[in-house]
Formats: sequence, structure tokens, C-alpha cells
Amino acid sequence: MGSTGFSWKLADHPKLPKGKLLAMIVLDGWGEASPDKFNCIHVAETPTMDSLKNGAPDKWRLVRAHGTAVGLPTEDDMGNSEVGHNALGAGRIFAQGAKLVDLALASGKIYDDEGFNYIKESFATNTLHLIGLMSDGGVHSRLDQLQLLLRGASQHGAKRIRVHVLTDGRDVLDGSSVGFAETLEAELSDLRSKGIDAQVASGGGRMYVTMDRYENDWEVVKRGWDAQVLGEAPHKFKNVVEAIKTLREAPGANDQYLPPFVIVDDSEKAVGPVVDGDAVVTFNFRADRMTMLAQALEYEKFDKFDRVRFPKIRYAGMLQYDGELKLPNHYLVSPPLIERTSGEYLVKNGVRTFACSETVKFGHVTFFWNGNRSGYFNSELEEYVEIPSDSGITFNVQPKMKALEIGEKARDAILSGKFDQVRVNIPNGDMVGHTGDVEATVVACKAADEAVKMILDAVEQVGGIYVVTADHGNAEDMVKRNKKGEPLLKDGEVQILTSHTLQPVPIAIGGPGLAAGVKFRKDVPSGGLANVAATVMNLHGFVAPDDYETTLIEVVD
Ligand SMILES: O=C(O)[C@@H](CO)OP(=O)(O)O
Ligand SMILES: [Mn+2]
Ligand SMILES: [Mn+2]
Repeated sequence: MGSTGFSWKLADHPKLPKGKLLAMIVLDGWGEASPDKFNCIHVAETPTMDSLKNGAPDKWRLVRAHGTAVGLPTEDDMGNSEVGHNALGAGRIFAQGAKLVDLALASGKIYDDEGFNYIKESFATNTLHLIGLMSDGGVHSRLDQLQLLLRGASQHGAKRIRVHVLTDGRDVLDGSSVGFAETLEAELSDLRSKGIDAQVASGGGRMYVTMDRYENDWEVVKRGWDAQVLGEAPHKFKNVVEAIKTLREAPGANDQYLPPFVIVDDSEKAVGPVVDGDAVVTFNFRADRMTMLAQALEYEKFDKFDRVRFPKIRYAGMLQYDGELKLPNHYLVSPPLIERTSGEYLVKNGVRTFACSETVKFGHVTFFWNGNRSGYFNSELEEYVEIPSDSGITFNVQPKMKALEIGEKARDAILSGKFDQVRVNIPNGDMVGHTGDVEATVVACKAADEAVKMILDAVEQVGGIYVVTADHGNAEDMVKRNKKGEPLLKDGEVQILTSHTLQPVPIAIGGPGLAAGVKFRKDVPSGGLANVAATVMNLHGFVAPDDYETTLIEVVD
């Protein structure tokens, strides 16, 4: 693709027609694993998804959804929505945030670049605050990266450092936050022995404090703001390990939902509110659950909640979280440049596109799908519909979520005849899987399956095509296992797995509009999510650009 020769025009597929309605269904957190009682997809009644599997191997197969197949550093990295939807939409594998930050830290380049030099201006006189998720989950952040950044920042002049932690329990086992806090404390104590005034200043559970997304509930961000910036919270402790241990003793408490707390000194004063002149870094590399806080930290004009004080700070994100909004303006590591996504190509080739999910996954089929870009490519050809999610609850209470509403919206969009592609994310397997509630997750999987049926019925009616896949595993395995695959016991009980998995995910194609002779190729055995975009382009009647990962299908005469 020379700079002069570039064109958005896609070549016509030699064998496949245009103009067929295509439904693109992404089941969030729906992997394939051996059947047992902790496989909620297996336990649930899922007749629609089961029937698709009968199409194997020509119309149903598995694809890789974790590790290097989606641009993560190692094969031990579970998949996640950001990298999964990026790969699905972009059709290529990009080194993702986790990896880019690793490289920048390892080479030391992070300290030479604009973002770090910008915040460094504060070091001589003020405090450096680091806010983010404290775990080794590798989905939003990693503790070892925070440790390296702490060391690097102090070597580059930071004298006073305050860390504002968010406990995880979603990408890692519940209860593991205590160990992570101990590791962090040891690191900070080492810095203190070198004369750096470094301590934890505040904390709270990620789902209750700070890490909301897609504006589902600004209260979550406000709780964090009060603790991190204002130094105010209902719970006060002398150190972070004591804070987490004590708060976990409350009935029903877990890492994801710990209430906000601040660390206070002997005179009960918060040790680390953010004040004028300070530097702040949000050290998560993943975007979706940081952009709301980023807005609060960055925007002069802001009406989502009363900030009480809006300190004049030097703020940088670990990455730039939204390339379109340039949010934040300063960042330590450049995000992957994901351009020429399949969504943009298809719209530019006249494919009228409808995308829908409920709030908690809305950005997945729009923002992540389009390479971390918000907004439409062409508002005349696209419509994105967000169904408001319930807020203030954990989804095991409401495991059906808005699956049927998403199904209805997709059905109506399909039947309207106004669209060529109708794309949805059905969140249940993932969102309920993260609660660790096995029974509720079974209900969730059934609801997701019903939504799929509703959409496939509509595809049937209009003579269309469907592609059903998932972004990574979750609900298919709800227990931590040993190397042999047996559930691991701790104190006589199985350890519930709230996180995603390393499992592959299914992909199924079909529908009355699928041309005869279309089937999955046999020569892409290690195909992954990034191979789906070229496949979808083919099904719309186009050949994918040369640099896209190869298509999964062939047409046999
Ligand atoms: O909830 C989230 O933020 C992640 C897990 O950390 O899940 P997903 O990647 O499915 O959005
Ligand atoms: Mn997901
Ligand atoms: Mn998830």
C-alpha cells in the first residue's frame, strides 16, 4: 500500500454476492471448555448455540482469543474485551497496551518521552500520584509495571509519591488484593529506605470506586474522586494492608466492591489528597474504565458530579485512552495505532451498519470494534444504539440483563431493511461470570442463548447470513484448576474463578443467505479473532485488504 496508491475501495469478492443482511453476534465471555458442573454454558439450556455446533467442522469451529493471537505479551495472558473486539474489528493483530508498556519500561524510553517529561516538572516541589488497578491480571494494568514505574519515577526525581489503589478480584482471585497490597507496601518501604516519601494514600474496590465505564454510573467515579483527590472517605486506616483486611471482614465483602478508604496520619489527616501543582498518572493501560476519571481530571468544564475542588495538576494517562477525543492530552506510552478497521472500510464501501449493546458493553461493539475510536464514520450510514444497563447492582441479581432487549433491537434493525450489517454484543456470560455466582451464570447463559435465537430467527426471515462468535472465555469455566484440569481446593472448598480464561471461542456461520459452498477452510488451524474481519468482509461480498489476517472461509464449487 504505497502512500499514493491507497484507496478505501474494497475489491469485489470473485464468488460472494453483496447485499445480504449480515448479523454479527458477539457473545461476551463465552469460551469452549470441557463439560463439567463449573462450565455454566454446558450446564445451561442453550439449544441455539448447541445447534450451531452441529455445523462443525464446515460451519462451526474454534478460534484463539487470548495471548499473542490478540496482541498480548504471552500465552499466559487471558483474553479480554478490549483486545478481543480490537482484533475482531481491525482484522490484524496489534501489540496491545500491556505489551507496549512492557517495552517502554524495559527500554527506559518511557522516561524520555513527552508524557513523562511533562509530569516530571512537578517533581521538585510537588507530589506524584499514581492511580490504578492493583493486580497482576494484565487486563487493565499490571502490578509489576507499577513497581517499575515507581522505581523509575523516583530515579528520575520524584521525591513524594502517593499511590491510589483499586482492588481487583475480577481478573484475579477474590482475596488476592491482600497479597498485592503487601507486595506494593514492600516496594514503597524500599523507596522510603532510599529517602523517598512514598505511600499508599487511598483505595477501594474497582467496581464500586473509579472503574465504571461508558458512563453507566458517575457515582462510582465520584466515590473515587472524593478519596483520591479530596482525601475524604467513610473509612480511614493507617495502612493499606490493614484497610483491605478489615474491610474484607464485612459480610459479603469482596475485592471488586470494597468501599472507598483513605490512609491517614497520626493526626487523622489524609496523607495524599491531590493539590495544585501535583502530577497525576492513571497507570491502567486499558481505556474503557479509565476515561471517565480521565475526563474528571482533565476537563475544565465538567458537570458529571461536583468535584468540589478541581486542582491544577499535570495529568498523564499510562496511554492515551481515546484517540478521537485526545483524552488525555498527555500520556506516557503511545497506544497501538489501530487504523483502517473493517468497520471503517465497510462503511466507506456503502455497508449500512447498526450496532447495539447495553451500556456496560456498548463501547465494545463501537469504540473497541472501531480501534478505540468514538463516534460514527458516517452518520448517514450508521446507527449505534445503547440500551441503558441497570446500575448500582451486581449482575448476578439480574442475570438476564438486557439480553432480550438487545435481541429485540437487533431483530427490528434486521427486519427494517435499513441495514446491511447488524452487530451486537450480548454481555451476560461475561458480566455475570465475573460475579463468581455459578447459578446466576447458568441463567445468564440461557438468556444469552435466547437472544441469539431471536436474532437468528430474524436473519432467517430476511434471508440473511449470521456470524456468531465471542471475544474471550469466562462463563465456560468458573473454577480455578490445577495443571491436570481438576478444580483446585483451598480449605476444602473450590476456588471460584471470576476472571476470563485462556479458552478458545466458537465461531459459527450460516443463514439462508450464505452462498452454497461456503465453509471454513482447513488450512487456518490456529486462526484467531483477528481472522474474523476478513471473513465478514467476504460475507459482505468484498475481498479484505492484503494486510488483514487471512479469511477463515472458502467457497467450494
Ligand atoms: O470488566 C472488565 O473490565 C473486564 C475484566 O477486567 O472484562 P471485559 O474485558 O469483558 O470487559
Ligand atoms: Mn468481553
Ligand atoms: Mn469480562
